[in-house]
Amino acid sequence: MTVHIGAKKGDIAETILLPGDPMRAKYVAENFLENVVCYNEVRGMYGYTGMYKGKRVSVQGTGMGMPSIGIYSYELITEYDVKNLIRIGSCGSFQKDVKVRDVILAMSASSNSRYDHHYGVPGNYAPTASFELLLKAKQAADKKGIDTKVGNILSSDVFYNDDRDAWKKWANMGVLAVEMEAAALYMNAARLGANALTILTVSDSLVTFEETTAEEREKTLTDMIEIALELA
Ligand SMILES: O=P(O)(O)O[C@H]1O[C@H](CO)[C@@H](O)[C@H]1O
Ligand SMILES: O=c1cc[nH]c(=O)[nH]1
Repeated sequence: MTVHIGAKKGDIAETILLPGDPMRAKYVAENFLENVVCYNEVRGMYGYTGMYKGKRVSVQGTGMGMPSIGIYSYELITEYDVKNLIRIGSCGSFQKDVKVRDVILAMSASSNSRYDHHYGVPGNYAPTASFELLLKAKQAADKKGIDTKVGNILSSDVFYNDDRDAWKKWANMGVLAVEMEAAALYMNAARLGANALTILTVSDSLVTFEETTAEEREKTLTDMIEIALELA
């Protein structure tokens, strides 16, 4: 057991899917995995281990924001020997050609956070996905006929930005979309010797103000979940 995860050593698979929402973890466990065991209920941050196409895989909520995924990813890697951490999240699009329901593979994660400062690097660290996981995810998506956008995203510390137009500066730099966890996940994985990738489904657009309905979100999350599960 760790401070935030009530599992025993060995209860968690080498590869884990990490949605922000613990109810999404439950949804994945109930709809995609076989022989499922729930290993964590601490703080309602459900964690499950089961089988997908004969391979052992776990799925657990991380909560919202970098401090929260920072805690869970640290404990998963250092205490449970998790090797592959794949975030499956939602995001807001910054680009006209990145539409709601599209799937993004986050090659890198820019940030407005100061999370990187605690590592003490003498400059700015560039949080980057594992190339191996990224390549495997792209190949799995192509094989399934799922179109993906691959590129840089923004991990933001704020959902409700006081400056309503701040996102446009990131958009001008070609950043695809905004979410709130990938940069911290990539940095922890780099520091602790694990592999990480973030896969996102666009839930809303800051460009067109379009949003997905609950039903649409369920359908498109399926694409993202199936890509992530192929990485087990
Ligand atoms: O859908 P999840 O994975 O929670 O991701 C996005 O949704 C939350 C904000 O609504 C933030 O956690 C953001 O990163
Ligand atoms: O962080 C997020 C997630 C979804 N949509 C947004 O606009 N921001």
